[in-house]
Amino acid sequence: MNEVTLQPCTKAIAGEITIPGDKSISHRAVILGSMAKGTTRITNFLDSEDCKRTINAFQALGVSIDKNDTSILVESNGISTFTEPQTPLFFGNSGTTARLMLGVLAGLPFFSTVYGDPFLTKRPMDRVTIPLQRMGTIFDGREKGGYLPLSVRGGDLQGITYALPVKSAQVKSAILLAGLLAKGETTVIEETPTRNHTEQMLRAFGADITIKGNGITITSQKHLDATDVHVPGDISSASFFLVAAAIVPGSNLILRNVGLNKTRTGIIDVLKRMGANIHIQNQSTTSGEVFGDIEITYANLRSTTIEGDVIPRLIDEIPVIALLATQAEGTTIIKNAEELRVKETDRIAAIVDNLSRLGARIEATQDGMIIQGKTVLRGGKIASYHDHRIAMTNVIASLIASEPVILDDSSSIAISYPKFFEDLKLILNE
Ligand SMILES: O=C(O)C1=C[C@@H](OP(=O)(O)O)[C@@H](O)[C@H](O)C1
Ligand SMILES: C=C(OP(=O)(O)O)C(=O)O
Repeated sequence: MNEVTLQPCTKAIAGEITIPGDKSISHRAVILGSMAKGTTRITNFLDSEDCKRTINAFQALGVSIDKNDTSILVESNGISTFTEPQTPLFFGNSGTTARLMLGVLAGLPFFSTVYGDPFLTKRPMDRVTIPLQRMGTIFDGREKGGYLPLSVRGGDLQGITYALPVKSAQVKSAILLAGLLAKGETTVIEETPTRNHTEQMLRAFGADITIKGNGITITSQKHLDATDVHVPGDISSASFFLVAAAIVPGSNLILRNVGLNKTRTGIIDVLKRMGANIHIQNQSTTSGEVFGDIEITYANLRSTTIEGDVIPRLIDEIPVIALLATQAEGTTIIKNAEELRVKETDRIAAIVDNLSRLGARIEATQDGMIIQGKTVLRGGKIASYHDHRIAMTNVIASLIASEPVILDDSSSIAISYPKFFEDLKLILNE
């Protein structure tokens, strides 16, 4: 446990931060780099606990991966040279590693066992094991293979057509990765678009992938071509500082190198709708991913309703958006976000608990929250629930609290943003 006492900030937030690499894209770069034949150099990789789990998993399959801070060198002879893992694969706290790796393991002619930390062990895996079983993989585990730990007997897959029952990029990605290794074609149908980094990167590595309406089709292919990947900054990490600047009076902040893929920019749309003063500059593209600088200046905020198709475009930002809503005039309603209940913790319960302890007027609904603003937040003891996004939201809340805030444990922050406190210090000007 790493308890921290957080002091309210006394000055406006000002300056600039270069945001570290995107977590989703970092995972995928290691996965596809390992599956491709040749050398893949990854730059601006997110050097965080979750992304290291994905590296470790491929090392256990015999791939050579060298990490030097944020630079990664993957040297692989391709999928056909992977070897059966001799010991269980540990996925730590990382849902993305678990779901995407299950898609890869499903297509390999091996026996493997996989497990996670106590938080990942509670998260549903049947959303991937059900379609992968239909493709031909044999899983075993608690509740018919619904939860980690799991055993996997992969190989000999048949392509399927599968309509996603949950709005999940992890499920879509697991099926597409298995589809690459299956006979024939595999089509995933998604009613609501979710982050499309897997599709973009599969294309960059030479996979045969086509998108027609809401159907994504991949054709069996045993060889991918290695290619270099530069990872843009993570908009989910940037969102903590976007909200900090939006709620601390007088602030002005520039966030550099932030990924601006349309499937991820829901937070920018919501901030604009709520009246934030936000501008995008210096846009360019890397490995099919748009990125640029975001400038935000403090302005008075108004409430909004957040629901429907925007939800997957900001799912990981909802904890910090709830904090934002406590500083907006009126009633903010968040709906259709039931997926928050099966993240690292039940994020709806965790947010409502913490913000209520600080005096916010917030209530939980089955699929979201209702927040009345604007409220002055007080100090007090709040909890991380060992969830990095909850912990970082708490730190940002402490900036505007009237007295110090005590956070029970900040260690989970290393899951996605090990340099969070260093970057925060750069803009506090205390
Ligand atoms: O594919 C990904 O990289 C992710 C997808 C989302 O999860 P779901 O697929 O469960 O919605 C997101 O919450 C997670 O942080 C990362
Ligand atoms: C939900 C998250 O990640 P994962 O599902 O990979 O654990 C997250 O980073 O907020």
